[in-house]
Amino acid sequence: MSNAPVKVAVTGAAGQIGYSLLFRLASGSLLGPDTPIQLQLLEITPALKALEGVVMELDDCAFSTLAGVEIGDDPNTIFDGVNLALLVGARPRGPGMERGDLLEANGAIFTAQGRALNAVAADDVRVGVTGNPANTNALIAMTNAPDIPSERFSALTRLDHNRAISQLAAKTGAKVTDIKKMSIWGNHSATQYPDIFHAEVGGKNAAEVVDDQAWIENDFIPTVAKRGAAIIDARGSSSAASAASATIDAARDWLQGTPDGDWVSMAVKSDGSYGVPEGLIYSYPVTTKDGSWEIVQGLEIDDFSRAKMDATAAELADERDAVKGLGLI
Ligand SMILES: NC(=O)C1=CN([C@@H]2O[C@H](COP(=O)(O)OP(=O)(O)OC[C@H]3O[C@@H](n4cnc5c(N)ncnc54)[C@H](O)[C@@H]3O)[C@@H](O)[C@H]2O)C=CC1
Ligand SMILES: O=C([O-])CC(=O)C(=O)O
Repeated sequence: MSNAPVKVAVTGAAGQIGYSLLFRLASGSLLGPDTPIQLQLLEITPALKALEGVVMELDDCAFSTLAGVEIGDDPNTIFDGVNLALLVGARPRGPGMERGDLLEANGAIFTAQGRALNAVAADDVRVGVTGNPANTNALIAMTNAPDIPSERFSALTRLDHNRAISQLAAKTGAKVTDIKKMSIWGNHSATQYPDIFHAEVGGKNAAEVVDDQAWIENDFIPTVAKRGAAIIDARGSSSAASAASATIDAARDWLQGTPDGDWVSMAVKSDGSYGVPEGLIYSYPVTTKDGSWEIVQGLEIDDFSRAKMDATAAELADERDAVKGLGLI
C-alpha cells in the first residue's frame, strides 16, 4: 500500500450511523484495499467520550487500510485538508416528527460546517450530506462555502434509490443486480418520487415488466417514500446501518464512477433540468466519472411523473424559503 492516505471527515461520528459507517470506511469499503484512509471525526463536546470508545474499537479491529484517526469538536480543526466530508451529524427525526421540523435546529450546524469547510478543506473536497433534512442542509452548507464549487455538494438519496431497487426486485423476482436505471427525483422526504418508468429489469422496461399501475401508485411509491418512517416505527430509531451503507455507495460511485449502462440517484444543485427551479438541491438520475456528476438528460416525463416531480420541487422551494427567512442562506 503505497498510496497517500485520503482524508475523510465524518460528522456525528458517535451516532448510530457513525457506528456502522466508520468501520466500513476503515475496512476499505469506500476506496478499496490499496488506499489508506485517515478518519477525521467531528462530534459535539458531550459526545467526545463516547467517540473515544468508538476509536478504541476501531483500533481493536487492526484495519490495514486505516492510517489514523483524529477526533474533536472544532470543525476548523477536523475539516483541515479533508478530501471527502460526510456530514451525518444532525438531530434525527423522532416518532411523529416531519423533516421540516428539523430545519431550524440543523440550520445552525450546517452553516458553521459550510464555513469551516470553505476555510480549511482540501482543494478537491467533496461533501456528502446525510443528516436530515439532507437536501436543505446541503443547500445551507453549499451556500456558506462560496469558494468550494457548488457541484461538490450532494445530499443523500441513495438510500431511497437502494430501497426502490430492493422493492422492485422483490416484486419482479429479479436479482437486485438485474435492476438498472432507477431514479429518485426531488427531496429525501415523503414527497420524493421513486420512478421506475425509465428503470430496467433484465434489460426490459421496468414499468412494462411490472404492468401494474396500481402497484406503482399505491404500493411501490409510498413504500419507498415512507420507508424511513416505517423503520422508525419498527425500530424506535431511524435507519442506521442501511443509511451508512448508502452513504458509502453514494461516495464510492461519486469518486469512482457509475458503470456503463447504469446511473444512480444523487441530490445535486439543479441547473433547471427537467423544469426544476435552479439552485434547489434536487435528486436526479446522474452518471458520474472522475469525481464529477452529470444529470441524465432527455428522459421522457409523462403527466403522472411531472406532477410528482413538481410536488417534491415545491416542497424543496418551501424549505429553501424557510431557511432564507431564517437568514441561513
Ligand atoms: N439521508 C438519509 O437517507 C438518511 C438520513 N438520516 C439522518 O442522519 C442523521 C444522523 O442519524 P443518526 O446517526 O441515526 O443520529 P444519532 O442521533 O444517532 O447521531 C447523530 C450524532 O450527531 C451528533 N451531532 C449533533 N450535532 C452535531 C454537530 N454540530 N457536529 C457534529 N456532530 C453533531 C450527535 O452528537 C450524535 O452523536 C439524522 O439527521 C438522520 O435523520 C438517517 C437515515 C437516512
Ligand atoms: O426518516 C428518517 O428520519 C430517517 C431517514 O431519513 C430515512 O430512513 O430515510
